[in-house]
Order: sequence, then structure tokens, then C-alpha cells
Amino acid sequence: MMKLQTLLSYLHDFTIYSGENPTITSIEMDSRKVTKGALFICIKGFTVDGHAFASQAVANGAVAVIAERYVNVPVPVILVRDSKRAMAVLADAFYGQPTHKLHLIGVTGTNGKTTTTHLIEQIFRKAKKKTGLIGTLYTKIGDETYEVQNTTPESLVLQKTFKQMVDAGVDVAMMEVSSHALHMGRVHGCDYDVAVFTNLTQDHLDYHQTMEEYRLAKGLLFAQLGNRFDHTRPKFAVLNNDDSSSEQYKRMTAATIITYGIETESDIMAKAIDITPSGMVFTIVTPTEEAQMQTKLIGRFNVYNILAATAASLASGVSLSTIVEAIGEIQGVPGRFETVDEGQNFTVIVDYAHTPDSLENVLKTIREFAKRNVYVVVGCGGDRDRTKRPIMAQIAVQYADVAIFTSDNPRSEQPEAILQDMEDGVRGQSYVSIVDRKEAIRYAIHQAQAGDVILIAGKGHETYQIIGEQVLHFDDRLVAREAIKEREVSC
Ligand SMILES: CC(=O)N[C@H]1[C@@H](OP(=O)(O)OP(=O)(O)OC[C@H]2O[C@@H](n3ccc(=O)[nH]c3=O)[C@H](O)[C@@H]2O)O[C@H](CO)[C@@H](O)[C@@H]1O[C@H](C)C(=O)N[C@@H](C)C(=O)N[C@H](CCC(=O)O)C(=O)O
Ligand SMILES: Nc1ncnc2c1ncn2[C@@H]1O[C@H](COP(=O)(O)OP(=O)(O)OP(=O)(O)O)[C@@H](O)[C@H]1O
Ligand SMILES: N[C@H](CCC[C@H](N)C(=O)O)C(=O)O
Ligand SMILES: [Mg+2]
Repeated sequence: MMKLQTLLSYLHDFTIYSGENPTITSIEMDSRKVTKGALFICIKGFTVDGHAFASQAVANGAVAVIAERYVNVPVPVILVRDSKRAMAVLADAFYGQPTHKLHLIGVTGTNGKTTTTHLIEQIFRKAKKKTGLIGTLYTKIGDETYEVQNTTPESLVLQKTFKQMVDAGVDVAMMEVSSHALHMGRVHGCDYDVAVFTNLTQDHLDYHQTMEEYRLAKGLLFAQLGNRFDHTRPKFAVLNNDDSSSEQYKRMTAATIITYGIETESDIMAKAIDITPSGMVFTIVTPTEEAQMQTKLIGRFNVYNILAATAASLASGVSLSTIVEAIGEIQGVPGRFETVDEGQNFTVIVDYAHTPDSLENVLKTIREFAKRNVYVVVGCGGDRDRTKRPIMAQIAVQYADVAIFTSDNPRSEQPEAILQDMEDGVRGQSYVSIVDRKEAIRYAIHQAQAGDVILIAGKGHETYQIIGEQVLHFDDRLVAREAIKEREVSC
């Protein structure tokens, strides 16, 4: 609870059309969630304009309204330049600036955010800290998980979650920070201690338009870090030295820089990497010590994720021996290189690769150990970057022996039209297109011979498929499992 005027003292640029000072009991951006005493924030969304719901919010009990243009309601209206950004400031204030009380680690980059945050979580758990995690899979406080809608939630949800973490005694929070969130200011008010960059490759050009804009959006995490030079709470930017975008981020941040890499000389490095089908071993070298790292995770890209997690944890004061122990025990991350094993004589892997770079990485990794044919079942999401479709199709055809194109989440687009965009990248080459994802997975599984490897890419942990407005239950792992059993019965 907070008085409106107290709350507004955190905002520096607004106009208020009232001298009233009601008590604010909650902040809402959705009129349907408003209850008595709420401050309603009108957000001009991508689908509808929240200003149209101000009256409904007041009817539901809102006692004040934040808006970008005047709305005619019988409660104080506060005009701001950008209501989404104002919301982030107000949410931070309303929930008692919870990130000031947490050690907060933010991870950004095109690929590897979910994996890296999970590695960091396990490391801190090993270090006997209470952890909180926010990302694509869920919000997790200690052992409890909660469903999420976005990888990086809207500021209201985000700050409320941080408050819950503080109340639950969380010491360290780690979160995925998407480029959308950075661009829209969802994370304004988050006081990061460590910011981590995984990599930058093509994705989300539907939203950011150009790679330069996309790179800049990710850079905001580093630009917004550490300008206080607080010697009691130093800030760290953890950067991938093998990714050229890091050079720009080094210039954008005032924080202490820690680099990691395999190719380029860096503060934290992996050397003598040995990759087998069951895991990896490598030497991790820091400025002060060296250790042997052993992991069940597979793929060179996961060496990068481990290096990023190690650098972030070392910067946070965790010992290298604790890090090595934690990484050694990690079984995997749901939907990331997850095998489906029903005792069949071929390998089935479900993975969340939905960008050109991740698909290429995963297929290259499979190629390193596959003894016979490699199948890939892959689609591209609707209402998302169209330009990645032909590129992903080309990668599928290039690295797999059998490429099967299918639907991912078509959303509002025609599934056949998405397949056309993919096929445009591979005209004249050999591939199979099966619109129905279940049928595509069944096709691969029924074709496979002993020793073959099937990669089912793009949806990983997802337990749904979005077709039009419908959200249907769909889980690649279950569909694959059923198809394997079906095949055994028919043999
Ligand atoms: C494009 C985008 O970012 N959209 C987000 C946005 O939805 P929107 O703009 O369509 O909202 P809207 O439906 O137009 O509503 C506008 C306003 O009216 C309000 N409203 C609406 C109806 C009503 O009756 N009353 C009412 O008050 C709404 O509560 C809202 O405040 O606000 C929603 C609520 O916070 C978000 O969940 C939603 O994310 C959607 C699901 C999404 O797909 N976002 C993607 C692009 C995204 O952000 N992805 C990144 C991850 C990318 C990656 O890592 O690969 C992420 O961080 O998730
Ligand atoms: N460091 C990496 N570099 C390239 N590809 C990676 C890396 N880590 C994971 N991948 C691939 O990308 C996929 C997605 O990984 P992950 O979920 O960790 O990334 P993310 O950044 O959280 O993705 P999203 O933006 O969709 O939330 C994995 O399934 C794997 O195929
Ligand atoms: N965070 C990503 C996830 C993509 C997952 C893929 N299955 C799809 O639906 O395109 C996005 O919203 O673009
Ligand atoms: Mg993620």
C-alpha cells in the first residue's frame, strides 16, 4: 500500500490533473484484473490500446489512472510520455525496490540464456544459496515453479516476482533478459550486479528490423549497468570474447569486464576440449587457477554456456571447486538436447533450436557422433522473423541426411505459407514437407534404422502448439515416445 503522491515522487516527468491523494493498494495494466484501490496503467499494446479500458478499470475500482493521453474518467489521471516505462519505475517503487536486496544476474544473447541461467542456478544451489530464476521455462523460487507468459515478464510481474523472492529469503536471482524486454524497458528498475552476454546471431528481425538494432537492444543491458561505481557492490559485465558484438558492449559499459572464450585470449578459457556422445571434459583456465571440468552436456555451444556461467559465478564470489562440482552433477535442461529413450535402437533428440545458429550448432554436434543417418524434423514459428525460414531450411538440408519440414507454432499464419518460405531456401534439393507436426515426427520415427539419429527441433520443452487462436496440447517428447511404441507394436 502506498499513497499516490509518494508513488509519483519516483516519476520525474508527468502531469497530474488532480490534487487528490488516494491510497494505492495495487498496480494493474489489465482492466480485468483491477480491484478496489488499484492504479491502472493504460498501455498501448500491439493488439489493442489499453486507454480504451480506463473506464472499465475505474468501474472495477481503480482510484487513479496513468495514461499517455487524456482519458475522461472521474479519478486522478496522470499523463506520462511512455506508460510502459513509467510502469517499470512505479512497479520498482511499489514493491519496495526488491532488486536492491538481491544479488541479481541477467543473461542476454540470442541462444543459451535458458541453459546458462540454469547452470548458474545449480552453481549457487551448490554454494548453499537460496535461488530465484526467471526465464522461458518458468519462474522458480527455491524448488517451486510458476508458469510464465514471457521469457522476460512485463515490469509489473517482474517486480512482484522479485518481491516474492525477497520475502522467501532468496539470496541470488538469475534471469533471462530478452531483447524485446530491453527495447520496451520491461527491466528498467532492475539493479543488476552481473550482466552476461552469450552470443548474437540472427533472430527477431520481425521486431528489430536490422541486426544493428538487435545488437543495440541487447547492449542496453550492459549500458545500464554499473554507472554508480559503488565499491561495496561492484558490477560485472561478462562478455563472450569469441563473439564480435562483445567489442561494442565493452565500449557501452562502465562495469568491470570479464571475458570468456575458446578461440580468443580471455579471462576465463576452455582448453583441451574432448567431446563424446555422453559428455565433455575440458580444462577451465582462470587468471588464478585451472581445473578439470566434466559435464554430461554435449556440444561446443554448451562449453560456451558453462564458461559464461563460470565467469558470472566467479564474479559473484563462488569458488571454482564449487562450480566444477555443480557442473559435474547437472543432468540437463528440459527440452535442450533431451533424449527420448524407449529402448529403441536409434537415437531421438528433442531440442529447442529455433534459430539458424542454434540449428546449425545442434546438427553439427550430432554429426560429430552419428554413425548412420541423421534426420531432422523442423519448422519455423508464425508471426516471427520470416527471413530466418529459408536459412533454417538450408541448414537442415545441409547437415541432415533426411530433412523433414513441418509446422512449429503457426500462430495467425497459414502453416502451408510458412513451409513455402522454408522451401524457397532449398529449391531443387531433397527434403520432405509434412504440415502436421505429429505426422512429421511419426514419419521420421517409422523411417529410422538402427544407429540413426533423429533431431526434433524448435519446440523443446513446449507442451502446446499454437494454431490460429487455439493453444492445443502438444509435446514433442510425448509424440515421439508414442510413435516409438507404435512402431514396436507394428514390427
Ligand atoms: C509483442 C509483445 O511483446 N506483446 C506483449 C504485450 O502484448 P500486447 O501488446 O499484444 O498487449 P495487448 O493485448 O495489445 O494489450 C494492451 C493493453 O491492454 C490491456 N487490456 C487488454 C484487454 C482488456 O480487456 N483490458 C485491458 O486492460 C492489456 O492488459 C495491456 O496492458 O504484452 C503482453 C502482456 O505483458 C505480453 O505477454 C505480450 O507478449 C507476447 C505474448 C509475445 O509473444 N511477446 C514476444 C514477442 C516476446 O516478448 N518475446 C520475448 C522473448 C524472445 C526470445 O527470447 O526469443 C519475451 O521476453 O518473452
Ligand atoms: N551458447 C549457445 N550458442 C548457440 N546455440 C545454443 C547455445 N546454447 C544453446 N543453444 C541452442 O539453442 C537452443 C536454445 O537454447 P536456450 O533455450 O538455452 O536459449 P535461449 O537463449 O534461452 O532461447 P530463447 O530466446 O528462445 O529463450 C538450444 O536448444 C540449443 O539448440
Ligand atoms: N522466444 C521465442 C521462442 C520461439 C519458439 C518457437 N517454437 C516458435 O514458436 O517460434 C519467440 O517467441 O520467438
Ligand atoms: Mg530462453
